[in-house]
Amino acid sequence: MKKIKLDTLPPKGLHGTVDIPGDKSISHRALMVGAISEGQTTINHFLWSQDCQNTLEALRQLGIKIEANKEQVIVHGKGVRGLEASAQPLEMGNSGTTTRLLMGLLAGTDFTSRLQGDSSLSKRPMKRVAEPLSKMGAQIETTKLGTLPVIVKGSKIHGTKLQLQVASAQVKSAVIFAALQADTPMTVIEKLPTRNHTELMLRKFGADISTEKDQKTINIKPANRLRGQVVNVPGDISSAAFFLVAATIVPNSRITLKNVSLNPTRTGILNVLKRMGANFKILYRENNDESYGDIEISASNLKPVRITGVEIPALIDELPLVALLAACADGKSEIRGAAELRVKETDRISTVTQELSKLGVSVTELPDGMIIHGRKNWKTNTVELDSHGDHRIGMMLAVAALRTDQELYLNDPAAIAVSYPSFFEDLKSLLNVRK
Ligand SMILES: O=C(O)C1=C[C@@H](OP(=O)(O)O)[C@@H](O)[C@H](O)C1
Ligand SMILES: C=C(OP(=O)(O)O)C(=O)O
Repeated sequence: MKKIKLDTLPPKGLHGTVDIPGDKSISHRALMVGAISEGQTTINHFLWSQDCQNTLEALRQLGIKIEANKEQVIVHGKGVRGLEASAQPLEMGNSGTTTRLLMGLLAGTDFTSRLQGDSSLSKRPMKRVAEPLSKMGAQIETTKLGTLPVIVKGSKIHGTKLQLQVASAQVKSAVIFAALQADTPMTVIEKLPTRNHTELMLRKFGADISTEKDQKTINIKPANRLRGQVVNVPGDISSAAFFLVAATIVPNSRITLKNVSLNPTRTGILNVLKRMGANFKILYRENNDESYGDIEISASNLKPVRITGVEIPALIDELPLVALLAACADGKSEIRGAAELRVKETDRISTVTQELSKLGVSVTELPDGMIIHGRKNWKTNTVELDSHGDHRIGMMLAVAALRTDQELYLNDPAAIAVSYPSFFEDLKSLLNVRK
């Protein structure tokens, strides 16, 4: 397993501008919705990462023609019932989003599909999708443990009223995709509101889908026809978050992040940064179906924070970074209601606790979160940090290293390509600007 030397405390801080790569959630959905629409869908600023490439290749296996170059992806959609059986199993790699959304998309077809993934994905729960879909008439087999490989036997789908048991945009999106192929309308009620990219995108493509005032109840009518569109993917706030946090915790920093998604179902990290006393402003904002803008942020001292339940979905992937912010704040912080972290690429409560502890941070693991006692300087004898094969843990540790002046190495940095292949290049660009 390869390891790399991490950059440590830059005396003059981080400076410069990063144009944030495309949003992962929106890139997956643009491919899938494009595939079941009629005509051409053009995707600009698509995220070329391993996870999104898994979605692209799976759709090709399902008979969809996709032309792709670095600048643009063109999907030649075949309509709501246009997918075709794949002779080979569909390879999901490390991507939970690809797997769970495809389960919904394949539920109402007239063929059988087999979905398989890497060793991390093969441990993650899939019954949470199979169960609600089976209430709509889907036939889905998982292993006894409820994991991959999954067999989806396409069948007749009925709309019904479903209350979801987990707050998960992936589960919600699978149900919505299946509902498009149903014979009657569908209502899905979320446990807590989660990211709404599927709903926004389907509306753009012409589906009859509406969200009630509570932000948790979604009504979907079966779709006969969706029409291909141009999708401009904003930058991923989950990727921008690494630099938002880096600029905050590294003294003397001031950076600008361009083209960052500002969809309110994703901006929980900005609310937390504000409460902790971070110093940022939104320089420019474009209010679209998917809003985005530029953010300027500079270093600041931090206050501790307490995060619970309803706030979690809007910053679920940023929680390892919130733990790092807490480690730099002055006092005791608490993250609760975040048990979902245990079923990500790694058990992120456990991996964050292990790795931050190595750096000398006082972290106590809770069943659904962490208690972190932050302080200005950490004391450590560790030299080797580990991504545990989890992209977000790897990037969080690369940011944490910037707070210390010690020699540090990161094991398995390759995992980062799952969501942000140019992460180290972008980080280096902020370290190399002279001030
Ligand atoms: O729908 C999506 O695109 C995602 C939803 C979240 O997962 P859950 O739905 O499991 O919370 C998130 O962690 C993941 O990175 C992407
Ligand atoms: C959890 C993540 O992704 P997925 O569920 O798609 O693997 C993530 O990107 O942090």
